Amino acid sequence: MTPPDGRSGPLDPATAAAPPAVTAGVAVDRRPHTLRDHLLAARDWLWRRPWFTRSATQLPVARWIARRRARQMFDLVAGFVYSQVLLAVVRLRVCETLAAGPLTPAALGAEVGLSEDAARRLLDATTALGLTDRRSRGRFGLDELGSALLNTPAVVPLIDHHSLLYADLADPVALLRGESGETAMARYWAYARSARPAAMADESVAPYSELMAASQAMLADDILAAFPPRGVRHWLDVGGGEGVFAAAVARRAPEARVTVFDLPAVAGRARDRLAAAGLGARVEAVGGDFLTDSLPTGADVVSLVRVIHDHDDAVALAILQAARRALAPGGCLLLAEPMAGTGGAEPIGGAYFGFYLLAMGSGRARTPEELRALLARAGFQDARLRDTRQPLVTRLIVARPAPQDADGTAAS
Ligand SMILES: C[S@@+](CC[C@H](N)C(=O)[O-])C[C@H]1O[C@@H](n2cnc3c(N)ncnc32)[C@H](O)[C@@H]1O
Repeated sequence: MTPPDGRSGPLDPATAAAPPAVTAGVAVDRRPHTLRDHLLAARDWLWRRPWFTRSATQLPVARWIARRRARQMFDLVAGFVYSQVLLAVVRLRVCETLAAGPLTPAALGAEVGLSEDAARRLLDATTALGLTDRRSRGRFGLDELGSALLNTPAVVPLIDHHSLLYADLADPVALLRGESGETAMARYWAYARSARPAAMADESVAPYSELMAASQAMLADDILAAFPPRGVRHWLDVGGGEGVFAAAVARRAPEARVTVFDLPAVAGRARDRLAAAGLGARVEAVGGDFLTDSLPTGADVVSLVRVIHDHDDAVALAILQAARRALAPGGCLLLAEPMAGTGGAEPIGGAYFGFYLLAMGSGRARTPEELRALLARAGFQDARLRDTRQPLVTRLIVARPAPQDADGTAAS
């Protein structure tokens, strides 16, 4: 059972029975403990036997499973290539160019600055990926994904900024070991590593603030459909960027006072944007650092949209505690962000956000249970999860402040 290189694998019965050992100061225990561990160990053992894989492919069901697994494996290998095809589509404005109707590779190439051969190669790739499809006379038109991309222009800058992430991921092991030095993502999301984020100038906050403002429009509708701002008197959006979400609240709740709180340079941008939207008198933008400055108090809803997942636990806890202090009696907290473990979107929380936020330098996607635990530590109770129309992109938790003892700690 021992592999030729002399290392024993977890399924080696000798290893499985071996007592726990210690490697580099860390306890190593490979033994199965639960019934599930045993079943999975048996499955792993079977799939690693060449005779089993060979005979499995003779049976129709097993053949289907084996083919599906091969495809999954190939997609893991090729995922980066697919992303780069998409980046080329965005940078060359392929969808915009095909919007008026199908084109031959030569005609598309002439429009976007590619040779006929290169355009054909790109179109073969985009067709295989569902962005374009084949039409008559050797032409290519937009397929469903291509049309979706065209109809969601806010996704385009989101896709484009991924080139920074891909550069940081060039050596994923160095990134995991913390040996990458300053990453492009950390430079982009300058607040993530800044000791004094409130001192950041406009040029440091502008790129990420514009990106957030462009993509927020897609989220605000979904969030406010799941949590309509009915009867709200004062809504405070903390870390609210350029005020796109606050503006959406103000439009739906004309009687409400709305405040957006963000770093001073971002709040300045929010003021300009709100004034341009004719909401300058209704929505106030307050600048400050939510870790060192007091938040405006007395709001009956405090929202944190795509804020908590940016931060490690200690900082996330401090933000939630500040939000709790800002709430009026009877008010509630609205936390909206993509969450780990979301059914059907597991790779997004687990793999994508895990590595995105690692490259950025802080934070992680949390499961609803982990968020509930943080909320409880911050003095909230009754935390309820609400799904949105697109739980893959964002889910909501609504929580109420727990009663506090006279000294301000949560009552037990
Ligand atoms: C990921 S963005 C989300 C923006 C907005 N809520 C949205 O969903 O579009 C996080 C926001 O938190 C703000 N932020 C980060 N650190 C902050 C701090 N210490 N004090 C106040 N705001 C901060 C950033 O400037 C940024 O606007």
